[in-house]
Amino acid sequence: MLFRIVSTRLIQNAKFISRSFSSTTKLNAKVTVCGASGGIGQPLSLLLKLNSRISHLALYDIVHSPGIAADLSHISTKAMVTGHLGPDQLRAAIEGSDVVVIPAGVPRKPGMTRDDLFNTNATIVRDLADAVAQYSPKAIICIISNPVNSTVPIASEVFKKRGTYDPNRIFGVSTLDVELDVNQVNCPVVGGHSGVTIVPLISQCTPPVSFPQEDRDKLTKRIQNAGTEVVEAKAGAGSATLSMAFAGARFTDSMLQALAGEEGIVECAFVRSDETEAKYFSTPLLLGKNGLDKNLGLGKILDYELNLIKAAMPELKKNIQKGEDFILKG
Ligand SMILES: NC(=O)c1ccc[n+]([C@@H]2O[C@H](COP(=O)([O-])OP(=O)(O)OC[C@H]3O[C@@H](n4cnc5c(N)ncnc54)[C@H](O)[C@@H]3O)[C@@H](O)[C@H]2O)c1
Ligand SMILES: O=C(O)C[C@H](O)C(=O)O
Repeated sequence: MLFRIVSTRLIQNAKFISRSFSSTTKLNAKVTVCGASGGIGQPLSLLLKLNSRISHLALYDIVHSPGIAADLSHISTKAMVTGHLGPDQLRAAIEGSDVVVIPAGVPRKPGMTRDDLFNTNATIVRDLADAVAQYSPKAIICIISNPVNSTVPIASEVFKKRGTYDPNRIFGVSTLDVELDVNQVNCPVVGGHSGVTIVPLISQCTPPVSFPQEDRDKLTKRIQNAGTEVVEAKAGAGSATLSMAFAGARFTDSMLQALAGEEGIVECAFVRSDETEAKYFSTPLLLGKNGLDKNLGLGKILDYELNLIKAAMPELKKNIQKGEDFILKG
């Protein structure tokens, strides 16, 4: 059990690394990282600088971004790196972007829920999403900033206000919950991205695994608590950064592959959804040239997993409503 949790937070996927170093599908994408100077932003930007599908990497933050950009530009890979500091330079960072990744905002300290970050991060994500909606409305947005259950609805409402909303282009990155192991073990994790709203579908693991019910229950709770374990271990110094950077780089690479026309690219992410009674929900998604191509839905699940989804609904719906209200009534 420990193996699964440990490897969940340390995503190591040799296939991802090799495919992003030397892609066969050509794409000269501009990717913008908003929050590029942070604990996630810096290693994420480093990994993206190594991605041969990217020709322009734009780094935006309210601190230090020119320095981070100068540093990364000394790595001899294809992508040109530009640094953009503060709101006056946000437009230049975003204009012409194919993919905008957002890890901007504060992380948790021990004892906090992701929802406790709402007051600070809602405004940050609102303003960044508004810039994307104006200056690069066709870009794919990958939102890492918590609480993801609310920041994705916030971005969606901002785009609606600007008249540029396309639900197939706004993703909450829940990749960190999903990937399990170096040896290609994969388990879809559906629902949202906090506590009980994180629902691992252990019955759909590949290769298949089988557990007594008691162990299945323990493992499920441990996966739901995996982010909190890191927050506690970091003891006030933040939440997962390096594993999230890898997860974010992997999700971005999958998106770039799909945009370049590769077929069969599937990732779980938190998106506008009709799969359950929650308006936004994470499930396996087939990605395509325009972002979300087809929602692959929940598939066949156990009654135990169905009950987890039912238990997630009140909190998930509350988080979503809170995000929508922030824009609609704010
Ligand atoms: N989705 C996930 O699975 C997942 C995993 C880990 C962390 N997170 C979340 O990611 C976020 C970032 O975490 P971190 O550890 O990198 O935090 P951090 O504090 O190390 O970095 C955040 C960065 O955002 C920047 N920033 C703040 N306001 C900004 C603005 N208006 N515009 C642009 N940049 C701005 C800061 O200057 C800083 O560089 C947090 O909200 C955290 O909860 C999500
Ligand atoms: O736990 C956190 O606050 C950060 C992130 O959501 C995670 O799952 O690691």
